[in-house]
Amino acid sequence: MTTIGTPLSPSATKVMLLGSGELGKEVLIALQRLGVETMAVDRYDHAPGQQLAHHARTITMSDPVQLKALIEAERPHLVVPEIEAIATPMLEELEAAGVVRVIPTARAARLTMDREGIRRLAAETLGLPTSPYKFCDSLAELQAAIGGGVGYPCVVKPVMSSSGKGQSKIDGPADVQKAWDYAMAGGRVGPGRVIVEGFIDFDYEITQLTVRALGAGGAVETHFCEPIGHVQVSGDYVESWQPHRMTPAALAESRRVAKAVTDNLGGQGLFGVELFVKGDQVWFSEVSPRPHDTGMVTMITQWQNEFELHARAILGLPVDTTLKSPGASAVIYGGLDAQGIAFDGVDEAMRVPNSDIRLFGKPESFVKRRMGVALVHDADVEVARTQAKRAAGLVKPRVA
Ligand SMILES: Nc1ncnc2c1ncn2[C@@H]1O[C@H](COP(=O)(O)OP(=O)(O)OP(=O)(O)O)[C@@H](O)[C@H]1O
Ligand SMILES: NCC(=O)N[C@@H]1O[C@H](COP(=O)([O-])[O-])[C@@H](O)[C@H]1O
Ligand SMILES: [Mg+2]
Repeated sequence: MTTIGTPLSPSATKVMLLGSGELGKEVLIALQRLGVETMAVDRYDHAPGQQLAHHARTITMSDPVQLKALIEAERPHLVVPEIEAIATPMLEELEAAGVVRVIPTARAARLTMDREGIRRLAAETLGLPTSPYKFCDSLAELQAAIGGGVGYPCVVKPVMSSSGKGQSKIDGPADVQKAWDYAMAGGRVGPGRVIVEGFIDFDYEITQLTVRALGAGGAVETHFCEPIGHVQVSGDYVESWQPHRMTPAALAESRRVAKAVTDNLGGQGLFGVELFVKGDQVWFSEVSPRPHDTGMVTMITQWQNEFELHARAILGLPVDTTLKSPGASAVIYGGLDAQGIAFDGVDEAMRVPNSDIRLFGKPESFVKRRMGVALVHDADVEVARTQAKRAAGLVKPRVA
């Protein structure tokens, strides 16, 4: 049985988000609608989720000492990681000591914190199909890995990074040094380790949102959303749509892979399983044990969007992954480096039929920082894609 208390009272159900960007902001909104007391934690002040949570804290989440001190002082019922770069071994310690429950589990947060834990689990433990790969600690090791079997073309990524930061494709020997230097500059924290992966010449890629939620009998059940297609530029998502048409065999294989990975990670919550597809062949790429950026499209396509599904699943509530309408999302970038920018044309963007606009409220803009998203629903996914890109383009960021 799930019981929810009253926020800001002794009975409160308290949830702490570690990371409070655009994805965490929507999880916080979903939790607040259910009467949960929320705390938003991030590395900088006025992060999107901090602007609306009951409480806001700014710490270095990759520092185990700071993380432990905060969790012990606040004693939330649930800790919900929203980014990778967290001191996850400390979360495992606190979970093992019975101090807190981590979503979906502290082990899942640790395994997905860098590319090595999850890749070795998927490929070596679970035997799932992935690109060929090697982990390297130096330029010499990278050259040896490519020469020793990974081959060209290949992709180099810092083991700890997201949204394509530090990632580049290598087409031949002339690109290797540049890719290594770029990865060293782009990693979020930690040592200079990279993964080099053989390049998969896929037909398309999808995110298979997968929810582990309690059923009526109290056992965890797995629910799948319709597949989300997306386009990435330099490793970062620029548009997504749902549903993405797939052959029955490719869809079945995608869900087999998604279930194998999420069963192993365990716990309750929503996962974004990233898959490459060519014909009926499917490769596992990576998984977020939390809502996924490409899944922002579900804010306009599902009765319960991915953030509501996550909130419900972690609280032990029932979920419904039914599609409401096909639709699409397109990213609104900052386009400039400045603090406190303004967005012109939001009205024009919203005049695009069946559209909606979300501005995340990030205090500082960078040229390639994601500042908002345009959403469009339409019975025809291709129309939705075109219109979402049009709506995103009508929003004009400028210095205020
Ligand atoms: N081995 C590969 N072969 C072909 N394309 C790849 C490969 N690895 C990555 N990509 C492309 O780069 C994109 C980003 O890669 P990946 O998901 O590993 O990076 P990321 O930094 O974790 O991104 P995010 O945090 O947004 O998920 C993929 O969605 C895909 O388009
Ligand atoms: N692919 C991962 C992803 O989309 N994560 C989302 O981006 C935020 C960081 O944005 P920032 O880099 O602009 O601060 C994170 O907090 C999360 O919401
Ligand atoms: Mg990815």
